[in-house]
Amino acid sequence: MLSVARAWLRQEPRLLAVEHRRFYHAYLWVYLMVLGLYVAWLPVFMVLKAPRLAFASGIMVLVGLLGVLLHRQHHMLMALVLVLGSLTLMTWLASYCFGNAAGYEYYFFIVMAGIHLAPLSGKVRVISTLSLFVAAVLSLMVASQHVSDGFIPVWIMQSFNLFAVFMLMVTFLWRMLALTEHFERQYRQDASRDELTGLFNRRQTLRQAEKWWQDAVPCSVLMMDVDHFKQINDLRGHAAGDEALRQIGRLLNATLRQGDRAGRIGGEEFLVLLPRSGRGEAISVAGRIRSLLASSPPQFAGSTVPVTVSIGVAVSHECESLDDLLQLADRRLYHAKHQGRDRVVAGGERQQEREGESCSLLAAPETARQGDQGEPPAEHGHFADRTLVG
Ligand SMILES: Nc1nc2c(ncn2[C@@H]2O[C@H](COP(=O)(O)OP(=O)(O)OP(=O)(O)O)[C@@H](O)[C@H]2O)c(=O)[nH]1
Repeated sequence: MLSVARAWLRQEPRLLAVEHRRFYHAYLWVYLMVLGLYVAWLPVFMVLKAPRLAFASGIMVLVGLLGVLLHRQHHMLMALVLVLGSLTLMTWLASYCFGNAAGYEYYFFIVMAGIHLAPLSGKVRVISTLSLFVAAVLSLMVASQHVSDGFIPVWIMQSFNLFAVFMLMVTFLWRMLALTEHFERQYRQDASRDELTGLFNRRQTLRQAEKWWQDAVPCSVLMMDVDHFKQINDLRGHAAGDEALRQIGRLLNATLRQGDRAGRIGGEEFLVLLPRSGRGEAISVAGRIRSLLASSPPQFAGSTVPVTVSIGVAVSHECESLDDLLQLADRRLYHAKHQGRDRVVAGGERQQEREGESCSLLAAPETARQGDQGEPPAEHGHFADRTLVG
């Protein structure tokens, strides 16, 4: 029962705008605390022989409940007016009945915080603050100087109210701060991640490459593109294509070392950054990715989706700038595609350029055999070493 209520409260209303999420979660807590306060006040006012205030508390419990319901149903402004209005009224009545030394006037600060932490316009804030100030001054004017209830000394009442106000204020500020941090972290993560694969997105991957380049960290890059991906989409559906990309992302994460970075920089294009790795290491990582894809191809709806990739490898010491490095890896990827796909190219393009498009001298024997760029890869599941190094 309790867990159902908790789940119901925690679940955000649908279509809640991003900027209102913090408001929703923080105020829900505060409304629940105010509701708890009304419930606690009910017997206290009975003991203090203030049946009218106890009755008012009973009404406020219902008003508080309505406020929580409205807030949960996305009528957050209405809930705000209702809860803060009811708290102002109760504060006013209690101050009037028990005098201005019993500590009820402190609750005006909670209302003030409630007004100023809510996403209200400047005009509304100013008007609400002035109205609240007038209400507070009036309550002090009409309240008696000192009222003793006969049962509880005034200082105890004051201490209780001070404690309640402290708790409300601390909860309010703590929740606001915790939620702000939580959402900021989430937004930062959303902004740096690719939603489909969970890998870094293009911007974050390039930013990392830029950082390593500026710090003069020697680095190898793998520019990787899925072969004939359009055919996967066309033959098996977009969902199968998405799932294949997701599983490639998982495979990359599982293959790479702790400090390496893998990002999805285009539809079916990935960039892998290998800091402090030379060409040999980069080629072996690329080979590992190919062999893993061959031995454990993506699965979708109970069937295998055979996938191969072409990879261009470049090493930082080959280039003068990061742009050059990425372009070199891209050119090598292009050559890998051109030579029949499903292979790694880590050099040789200059010689190839000199020799025009005939690259038979540089290509591995399988390359020369396959040669046909338009055909989908024929030997899924069989990993052949197709690495071209200049
Ligand atoms: N399912 C899915 N498809 C995507 C996504 N992003 C891009 N694509 C598709 O990927 C396909 C890429 O096609 P092409 O650029 O022709 O490349 P290809 O078919 O892989 O051929 P080659 O790269 O030459 O081997 C297009 O059909 C895009 O619609 C995505 O996030 N999900």
